[in-house]
Amino acid sequence: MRYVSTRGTAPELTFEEAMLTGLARDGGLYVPAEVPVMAQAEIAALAGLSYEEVAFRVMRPFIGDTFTDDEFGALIEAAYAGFGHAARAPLKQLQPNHYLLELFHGPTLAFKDFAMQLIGQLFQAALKRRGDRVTIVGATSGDTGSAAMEAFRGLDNVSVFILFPHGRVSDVQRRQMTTVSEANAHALALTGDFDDCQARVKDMFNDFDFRDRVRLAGVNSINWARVLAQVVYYFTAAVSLGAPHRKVSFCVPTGNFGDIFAGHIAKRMGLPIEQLIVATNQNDILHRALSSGDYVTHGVTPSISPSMDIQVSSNFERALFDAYGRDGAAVAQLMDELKSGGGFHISQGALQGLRETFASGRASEEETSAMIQRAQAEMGELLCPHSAVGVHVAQDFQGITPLVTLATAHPAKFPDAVEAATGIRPALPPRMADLFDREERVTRVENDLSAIEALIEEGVFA
Ligand SMILES: Cc1ncc(COP(=O)(O)O)c(C=O)c1O
Ligand SMILES: N[C@@H](CCOP(=O)(O)O)C(=O)O
Repeated sequence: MRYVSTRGTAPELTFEEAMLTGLARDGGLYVPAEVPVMAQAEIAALAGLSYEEVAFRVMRPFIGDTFTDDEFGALIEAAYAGFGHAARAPLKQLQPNHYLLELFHGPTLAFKDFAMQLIGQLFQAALKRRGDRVTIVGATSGDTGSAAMEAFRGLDNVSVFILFPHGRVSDVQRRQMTTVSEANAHALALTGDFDDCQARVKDMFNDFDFRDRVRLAGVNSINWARVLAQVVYYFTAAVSLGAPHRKVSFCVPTGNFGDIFAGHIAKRMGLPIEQLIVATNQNDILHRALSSGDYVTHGVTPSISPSMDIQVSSNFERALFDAYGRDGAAVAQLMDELKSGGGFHISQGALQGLRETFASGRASEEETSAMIQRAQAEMGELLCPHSAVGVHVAQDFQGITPLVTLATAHPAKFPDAVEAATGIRPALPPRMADLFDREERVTRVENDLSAIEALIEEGVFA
């Protein structure tokens, strides 16, 4: 299996190389040269298997000879052993024909754990074999950072630096990052928003001298392995609702477009997905782009679903690559326009292609809050604000096809928003009960590439 860049000029890589590389050297994102297709019978045979067994069968064709079957199976088992639910990603009925896929039973209580726990295992195994070490730099609006620090803390062949927007993550999210005590894990609070954090991470990848000196690696969803791990729960959910004999739709709270892009890959692999619905908060660039064809950034407005406060949606580039017939030059031009002018126009043909797979909707702050309240009162479900965005948007898409909304985080990560809507303050699980007693360790940084790079080098070579 080979991986190619969405901008068409970086060298093709193996799975292992793409995983350890992160951003392609032409600024693009790696995607498989071809998406393997599963036969109907193979999909049907997933019914009744454990999450780990499904994960093995779905991901195996993508990893080439990076790991033997035994190694890969053992790494998957280790990745999900710490999850707090036997099903890993349980499905719950919310309304007639509308289901909630609970993705918050991992160690940091958000869907990011599904990929991060696995790539923590994959990185360790690959680095050990190569006798190598890397510096992981990540950007977070709250959940990726805590999941990455949890997955990589204490490893002696990895240093991890996470940039988060100062004052724009929940207290629980911040503390999940700043109370990690292991010396290889560093939380950096940047003056700016998530887009600034993500832009600086991409700048570091495009500074080849720095990149090579520190042996930079990425664990944001620019890393293909992140997306791949998230494909699995589309299969477990759809198969338990009758796929491949029955179509299923998914409504996905969306920011950086990684989670829903994983759904797109599942569909290309042969899973009968009718609709993939992009659910945005008031930072609705993706909903506007899919509605009008104009992808135009307006600046981020902080919301009660802070993890989705994103305007430059990294993985949309992967969807554009497919919509433009895998024309890397066309994608590179759109990304140049985005960088220099703050937006681009999607051609009619590409827009039509995107709309064949993706529908969209948005939830305002009031609608999100009202949905949290209504879900608790009428459905007995305490939703996190991101999941509430999804459930709100899903109300317009219910029909004869079963619809699954992804519940992307535990409500206790966002207790203020949940309490304001319902009067109920959700409690953290007992293993995190002392989170607010732990000592915080955080470095404040300005939005300045050279200063951030200097700080990281100091940390790596200290
Ligand atoms: C809780 C939560 N929900 C939804 C999202 C959006 O997911 P994605 O960025 O993959 O679109 C995020 C951030 O990624 C998140 O942390
Ligand atoms: N919402 C994310 C933003 C980063 O997304 P990623 O999937 O590219 O890592 C977060 O919680 O950090």
